[in-house]
Amino acid sequence: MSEKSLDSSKIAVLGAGNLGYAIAKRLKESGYEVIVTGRREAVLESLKKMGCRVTNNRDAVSEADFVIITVKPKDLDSLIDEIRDCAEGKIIISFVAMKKLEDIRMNAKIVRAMSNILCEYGLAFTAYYCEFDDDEIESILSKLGDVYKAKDEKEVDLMTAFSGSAPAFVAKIIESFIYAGLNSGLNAEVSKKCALSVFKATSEALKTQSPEEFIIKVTTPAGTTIQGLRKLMEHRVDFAIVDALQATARRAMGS
Ligand SMILES: NC(=O)C1=CN([C@@H]2O[C@H](COP(=O)(O)OP(=O)(O)OC[C@H]3O[C@@H](n4cnc5c(N)ncnc54)[C@H](OP(=O)(O)O)[C@@H]3O)[C@@H](O)[C@H]2O)C=CC1
Ligand SMILES: O=C(O)[C@@H]1CCC=N1
Repeated sequence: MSEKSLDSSKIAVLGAGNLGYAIAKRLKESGYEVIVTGRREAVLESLKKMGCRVTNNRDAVSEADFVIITVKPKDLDSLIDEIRDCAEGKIIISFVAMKKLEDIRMNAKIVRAMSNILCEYGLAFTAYYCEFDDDEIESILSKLGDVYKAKDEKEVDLMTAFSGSAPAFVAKIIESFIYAGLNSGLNAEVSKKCALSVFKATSEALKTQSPEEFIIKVTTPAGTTIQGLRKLMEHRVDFAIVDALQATARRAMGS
């Protein structure tokens, strides 16, 4: 266990945009001292109001015990050049998709991590991989939601699809439920409310039973559900989902 207590750990989040904002907000709400950098005034102002300190990258890295990087892949190299000398010996947690440990060349302890935007609510699934031990890394990441220590770096790349991008796929499917409701004469508000309820409750139910078991319980022989399931099979929705995640994972692995 690190000698630092949770209260005394300072965490810097470099590049507060979509993900950085969510992580900084959640860590601040969890009791950490959070320092942020970025280029979006509205985001920085909002984090400042929550009690985060806003500064530049070099000051943030110099002051922090842990440094979280959430810039886009194209901005990583210049950020590394900027902070290289202040980052010596620090623990750096990179959430940058597609950038491997070997791409983050600094005299620091590097952690590869992948999470998703649901960390804002403490509901993300975060995978991480590093080649050293420090219990506080898992303790910090656990504030974002579920945590998984990956067996190798490849698993973190795969999680870019299965965790990082996946909320967009789920949102796309929920959007289709809303259009289906509209198509059948339900208003958008009711359709959305119903879809969110069904997705949430089904996730809960599947914690203790297999999808197959659950489907059979819902499906009356020659009833209504089988008609819909037949259409899903006809349109090969299962293949579409496997393909979508595979294509995403392939890009995450660098092809
Ligand atoms: N969005 C998501 O759901 C997820 C994202 N990720 C990863 O997180 C990273 C960030 O994604 P996302 O939050 O969507 O991206 P954003 O573009 O929303 O956020 C990154 C922010 O960093 C700023 N920035 C760029 N360079 C610097 C710098 N040198 N110093 C300070 N700030 C800088 C950008 O400025 P500017 O506005 O000028 O571009 C931008 O505001 C990516 O690498 C992505 O792969 C991982 C999982 C989920
Ligand atoms: O689309 C992307 O590349 C990033 C990584 C995972 C989610 N957003």
